[in-house]
Amino acid sequence: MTSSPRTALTIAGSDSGGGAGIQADLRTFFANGVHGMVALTAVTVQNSLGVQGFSEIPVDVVTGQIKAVATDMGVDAAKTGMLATAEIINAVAKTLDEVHIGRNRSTPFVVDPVAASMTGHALLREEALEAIRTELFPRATLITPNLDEVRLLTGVSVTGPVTQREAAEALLEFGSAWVLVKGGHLDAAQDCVDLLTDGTTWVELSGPRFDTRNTHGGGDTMASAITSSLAKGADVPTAVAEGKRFIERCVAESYPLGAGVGPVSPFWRLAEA
Ligand SMILES: Nc1ncnc2c1ncn2[C@@H]1O[C@H](COP(=O)(O)OP(=O)(O)OP(=O)(O)O)[C@@H](O)[C@H]1O
Ligand SMILES: Cc1ncc(CO)c(N)n1
Repeated sequence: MTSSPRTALTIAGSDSGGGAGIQADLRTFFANGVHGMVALTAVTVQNSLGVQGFSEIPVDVVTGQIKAVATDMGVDAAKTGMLATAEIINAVAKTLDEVHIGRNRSTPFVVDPVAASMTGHALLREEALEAIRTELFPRATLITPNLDEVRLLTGVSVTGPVTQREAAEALLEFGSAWVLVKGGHLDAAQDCVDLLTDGTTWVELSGPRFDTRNTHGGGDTMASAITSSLAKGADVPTAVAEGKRFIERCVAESYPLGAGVGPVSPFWRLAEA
């Protein structure tokens, strides 16, 4: 009999194009040797050109999925992606407490505060932003906003290292243990620098910027790679460093698909296995 792998749960939406959302999360968990589980929150109608619409899953079905896997199979780490509405966010927060997932609980919890697709289409109803701040961030081990989400959440426009630090400090006020301010959307001429902090430790994760437009699913892939490492027992700085190395390679090997933005790719992991 073989031993069971560690487990990770994604609470997120489906991308019909397969590049982002739960599809990106599950293949990232797989590529990192972790058994992936899902609480589906919404179904998007989406391709490389953008999101044409979405429909959310009934709240009791979302929370039912979380309880079903947590009480039977066990969750070593969890993450959120698209949550769609304040109603879903509030119910998810309450359910996570019940199954002991979150920063003051036994299970690490990563919040990727997905607000819009990279093509600018809303994936979160407007009133839900406040629920992310007040219900999810205080429960999070780590939050991973991109620069657009940072602006929506804090009002800070990040243009370089000074404002990136300012934004991280503002985000910590919402109560997560750690904050990762991703720099993927910074000046195209510069390296990709992400900033990680818990208010005491400050880590700059710097890497080359690859010249590609095919970065669909990059944020989801990075957050699930971090969640995979946390599920395997890594501490937050180690998990984020591993996530950064993983996403870098996935961006380097991304491919065109459709007439718009193609997906980042974890296929290289298969070749290495
Ligand atoms: N062109 C690139 N080359 C190398 N690394 C990149 C590139 N673009 C983004 N990254 C890295 O990918 C990770 C995700 O960052 P980004 O800020 O793009 O997230 P995001 O906007 O949430 O992603 P998404 O495109 O899924 O919305 C970060 O570590 C960032 O530094
Ligand atoms: C379902 C879904 N989740 C997240 C994102 C953000 O990448 C997306 N485009 N679609």
